[in-house]
Amino acid sequence: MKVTVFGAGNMGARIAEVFLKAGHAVTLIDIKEQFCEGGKKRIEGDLAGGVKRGKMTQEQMDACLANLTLSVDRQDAAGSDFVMEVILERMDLKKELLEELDSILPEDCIIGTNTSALSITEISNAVPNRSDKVVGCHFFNPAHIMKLVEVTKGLKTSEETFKKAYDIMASLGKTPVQVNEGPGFVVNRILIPMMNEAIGIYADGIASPSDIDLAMQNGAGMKSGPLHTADLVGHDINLAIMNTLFTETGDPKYRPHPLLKKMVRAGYLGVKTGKGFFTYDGPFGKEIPGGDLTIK
Ligand SMILES: NC(=O)c1ccc[n+]([C@@H]2O[C@H](COP(=O)([O-])OP(=O)(O)OC[C@H]3O[C@@H](n4cnc5c(N)ncnc54)[C@H](O)[C@@H]3O)[C@@H](O)[C@H]2O)c1
Repeated sequence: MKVTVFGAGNMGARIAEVFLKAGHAVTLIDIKEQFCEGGKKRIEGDLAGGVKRGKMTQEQMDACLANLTLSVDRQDAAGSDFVMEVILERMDLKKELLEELDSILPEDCIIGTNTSALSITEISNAVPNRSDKVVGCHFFNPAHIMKLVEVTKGLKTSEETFKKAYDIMASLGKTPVQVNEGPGFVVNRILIPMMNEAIGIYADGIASPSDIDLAMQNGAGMKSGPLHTADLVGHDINLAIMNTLFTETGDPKYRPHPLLKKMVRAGYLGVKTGKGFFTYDGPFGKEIPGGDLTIK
């Protein structure tokens, strides 16, 4: 299958990696060459780690990389069987991309979107003649490790498209779940407001980021605490999701915490910028022990 992934960032690179490992040819498209290269570096790092741990051979790694094409030209999506849209969590950008893809992609190409919380139906309106081919395929972070994919039907998604996407996700070794469209789908409607609450607990001076996470890990059985998970997701994404939950439902319980907004304005986006509620050894670096956020 020819797969094209749009967006070589945090999620897109790892989603490309998942398809490569399953033997598909992947074209990874971003807006700048350096972003494409950054994505490729992360894929190479993961694969090399796999070889080191004996999970794959050097030949298998080489075969994956030989199947990867980088591009900054949308036309290179021509001939795709499956497209994954993994660009920024902004409706305007996602719609603009799909509008252009309409004249590039073959008629039967399925368009999966990795949106965290936006309406699949609204995204599909960008391609009115093939809105039945648009489906949510919501991978989780880090996408090469996390098993879940929420396969989400918009109001116009056909049963055939849904079933194909569901089967493709299962063939990648993922655990797909069937979801009907709703803001935040299943996981993010529960998870992101929980992180927002953890931010409020920190902002109220009740506990440090480390202690909040330790409490939730040891008292609520979480593998990764809410603030560390929030750093991993990226605070720009967390804020976009809270905004979507708030505006879609009108329910004040989804109000984004002011500290979350401040973090985004400061560029403290978490692991991807090297600073969030914890500090990291540079962008995408290792956590620096004792590096809790100390400002409010
Ligand atoms: N971060 C998470 O934990 C997470 C989890 C699940 C889903 N998502 C969703 O995945 C999507 C991407 O999130 P991310 O965390 O990878 O963001 P990111 O900021 O790390 O990466 C986004 C990439 O998209 C590129 N981009 C922007 N416009 C583009 C365009 N028109 N064409 C091609 N590339 C373009 C950017 O240059 C950037 O490299 C969002 O919709 C987000 O909500 C994120």
